Amino acid sequence: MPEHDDATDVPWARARALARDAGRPLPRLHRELHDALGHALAEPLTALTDLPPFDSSAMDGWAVAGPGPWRLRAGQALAGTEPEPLADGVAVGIATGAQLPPGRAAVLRREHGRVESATGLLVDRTATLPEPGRDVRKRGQECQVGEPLLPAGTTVTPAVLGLAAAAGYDRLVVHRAPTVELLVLGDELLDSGSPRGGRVRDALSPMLAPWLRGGAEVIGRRRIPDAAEPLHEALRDSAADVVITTGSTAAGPVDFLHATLAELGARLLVDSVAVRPGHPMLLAELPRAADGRVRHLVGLPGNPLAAVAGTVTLAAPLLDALGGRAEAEFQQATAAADLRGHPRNTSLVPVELRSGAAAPLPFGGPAMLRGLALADGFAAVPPGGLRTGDAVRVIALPHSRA
Ligand SMILES: Nc1nc2c(c(=O)[nH]1)N[C@H]1C(S)=C(S)[C@@H](COP(=O)(O)OP(=O)(O)OC[C@H]3O[C@@H](n4cnc5c(N)ncnc54)[C@H](O)[C@@H]3O)O[C@H]1N2
Ligand code: MOO
Repeated sequence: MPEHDDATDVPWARARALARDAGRPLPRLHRELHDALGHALAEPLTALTDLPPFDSSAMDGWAVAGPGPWRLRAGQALAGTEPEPLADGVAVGIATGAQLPPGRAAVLRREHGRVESATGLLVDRTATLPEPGRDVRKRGQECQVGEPLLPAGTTVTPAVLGLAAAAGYDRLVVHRAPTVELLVLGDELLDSGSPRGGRVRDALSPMLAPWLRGGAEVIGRRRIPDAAEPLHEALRDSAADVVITTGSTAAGPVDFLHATLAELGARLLVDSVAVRPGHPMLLAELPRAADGRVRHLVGLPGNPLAAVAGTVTLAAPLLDALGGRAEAEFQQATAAADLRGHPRNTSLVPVELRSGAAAPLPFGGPAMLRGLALADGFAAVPPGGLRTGDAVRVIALPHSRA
């Protein structure tokens, strides 16, 4: 079957592109700000107001008009009020953020002014005339109404929520986040305590679940026994847009994934990638959900670092595409040391980034997480490797949400 051959040992960049192309952005929806976190904007965020919306004081002090000394007007210009115009030679106390009186008012900081006890007049202790504009936040200096602030595809972070609120939004138009079910395979896995009796701790559930929550809605997470029937039922019945399995991708005696996908009539889009670690990772289109929705499966290898390689190679690009999220960009760096490569495959090496230099971390073997735990990302090392000082692309680890 030519389709199968094309899907085997896929070059790393092509595997990422295939995963991205497999997903079409999910429908758009209106979300209250507090429910929009983590979603991607479905349309650009444009300013609904000038920012700042009015000229305001950047400092506590006095608003002054014309040259001093100034007669003090009764009362204060406080934040949240609209002051009257000031006549020349008059000043009024003003708070940071308060709207300036209309006209050519300037601001004199509290520490630059003194009220003379004899005359009651305000004088400038620095003897420099406060120019109009100094210590003033001018209306529209950050943005003007209608100005584009962020492009569609931007992930709604806490900072984006703050900007959207400042710019006048109550609701945002975002894409629906893909739903994900995480199925962890392996009868040797323990959920608590120290490894014992030939068994090891499940290291993938605690790591993958928060990463997936960064770009998806995790609707289920469970362990599946190493047997064909439970895996078959779980894949057949899952309501998730994307089912993510861990383990069972290779050719071991209890590796049921390929056979189960074949039984279900799933279409393999990627069936191993020319990358180390993570070689046996796979991507398949599952039979549609009962309501007609397209469903995908990402099969991550069981070796923990290989599973993370599969997450950045296949799961993240697919989830980003479904969620309408802009493509993640590589960071450009230089190799801080020689980065050993595989003869034919891309190598993903956990690295630490310091001032633009990518230093490989020890303990980056396929079954290890010690290097990854200190890493800023994976260096994508082309076949043959790189020498110290060579340019290298670094792919960030997924965003996480607790
Ligand atoms: N004959 C071959 N054997 C293997 C090949 C191959 O091409 N031919 N590929 C190797 C590569 S590369 C990888 S990666 C692994 C992939 O294995 P599976 O995806 O089938 O995973 P398992 O066999 O279930 O487990 C492998 C390894 O990972 C541990 N594991 C599994 N799940 C977890 C978890 N949730 N937390 C921690 N550790 C986990 C498991 O105990 C095994 O040690 O296959 C190679 N073999
Ligand atoms: O390539 Mo496997 O993925 O050795 O770890």
